[in-house]
Formats: sequence, structure tokens, C-alpha cells
Amino acid sequence: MNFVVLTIFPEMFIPFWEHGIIKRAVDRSKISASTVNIRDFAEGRHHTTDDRPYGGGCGMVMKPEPLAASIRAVKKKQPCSRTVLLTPQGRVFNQKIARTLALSEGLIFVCGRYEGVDERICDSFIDDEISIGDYVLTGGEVAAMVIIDAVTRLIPGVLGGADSAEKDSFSEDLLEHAHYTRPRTFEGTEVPEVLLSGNHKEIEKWRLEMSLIRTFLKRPDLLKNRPVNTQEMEILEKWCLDIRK
Ligand SMILES: CN1CCN(C(=O)c2nonc2N)CC1
Repeated sequence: MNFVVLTIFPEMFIPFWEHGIIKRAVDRSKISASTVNIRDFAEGRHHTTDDRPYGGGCGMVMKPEPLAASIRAVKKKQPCSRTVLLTPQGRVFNQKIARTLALSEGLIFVCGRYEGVDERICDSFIDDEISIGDYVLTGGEVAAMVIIDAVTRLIPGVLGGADSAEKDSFSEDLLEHAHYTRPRTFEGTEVPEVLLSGNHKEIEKWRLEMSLIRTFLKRPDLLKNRPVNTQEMEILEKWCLDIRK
């Protein structure tokens, strides 16, 4: 997987590439990660990347020429990569989209600033418009980091076997069960007995139960259209929870 981020603030990504899961993935050659400064593709003495909006109004708009030139330059090296524009107008990012993006050969993230990018870029150079949520950021960079983090951990071989992504929250469209570690008693509160039993069948059953109940209580929307198998329905019925209400 090749990640390339087009931004006018490449320095934002230096610490991001140098820590945690991203660094481990780069060191293990599971991903490549780089930035391209859009300003390097802007003409004129000041390498201007933005201008006033046609039709008037407040704020500035990112000019199409530097964006087009920088996207073309990257696509020339990575013709099979998908271009992703970070924008509040995009489909809202979730684990399902992360899993799909993780199958791509490469992703080129276009990080807008100001009021956004010239619409002609969206029309002719963008494969995917993605939002990380219904709020307004100052730029697409943080959104790109969120997506790169979530996608990288899904790439085979990036997470060690012990912390594989299969049992994540949302891996089966359920929230994760509660987690506990030592000490066994913390400020008078005990770890659930079943987790100390060594009975893996019971532990798995408890974990599924906790995931289902937590999802029902915290994110019932995730259950609304999710097929529920017999075992799961029995658990929900045991808790007298009707998910179809
Ligand atoms: C120009 N700039 C405006 C603000 N912006 C976002 O709010 C955003 N990006 O991805 N999810 C989001 N929400 C990114 C682009």
C-alpha cells in the first residue's frame, strides 16, 4: 500500500510517519508513506495555492492548477492509486470503508485548506470524497491521518497476531467487549470471574454477550439492520432486549 498525501503543510506528517503503527508498517515495508507539497506545483514568485472565490463571499478557495499538477505528478508514478479528497461533503468514514480502502494498491489524499478546493478538481481528479464526521476541520490533514491509521492496521502483517484487527470494534459491526488486565483487584473492584476461569468457551460467550449488550446500549443503530444469528438473539432475549423496536 502506497500512501501519498498532497498538502501545503507536509511538516504536519513528520511526527505521524515516525511513530507507532505507521512507523512499524513502513519499517516492515508493509506500506510506503510520503507527502507532496502542493505549493511546489504553484506558479509565481509566491507559489500561490489559493485565491478569492468567484461570486464573492468570505474565505479563499484552493486554485485548481497546483492541485491538478500535483495529482498528475503522483498519478504518473502510481497510476493505480485512488485519489481521495477529504471533505465534509464526502461519505462518512467507517470500518467498512476502511476495509475497502485497505484493498487498494495505493491512496493519494488531497488535503484542502481554506473554504475548500475548486470544484473542477472534484469533477475531474477525485475518485472518492470522504468525510471523517459531520463537523468542520481547518484542513484535510488530520482527516487523512485518521484514515491512514485505520487502513494501515488492516493491512495483513501490520498488527502482530495477538492484537489482530479481526476482533476490533466494528469487526462484526459490534462494539468490543470490556477489557481488563492486572491487578485482579483495583481499588476494591474485581475482574469478572469468568475471565479468570481459563474456560475459553465461556470466556468467548461472555465476550460476545458483552459486545451485544454494549452495542445495544451505546449504538443500537448498528444492530438495526444487522442480521442477528440464533445465539445472538438468545443472548438479547435473555437480557429482554428487543432490537427491532
Ligand atoms: C477544506 N477543508 C474543510 C474542512 N474539512 C473537513 O471538515 C473534513 N475533512 O474530512 N472530514 C471532514 N469533516 C476538510 C477540508
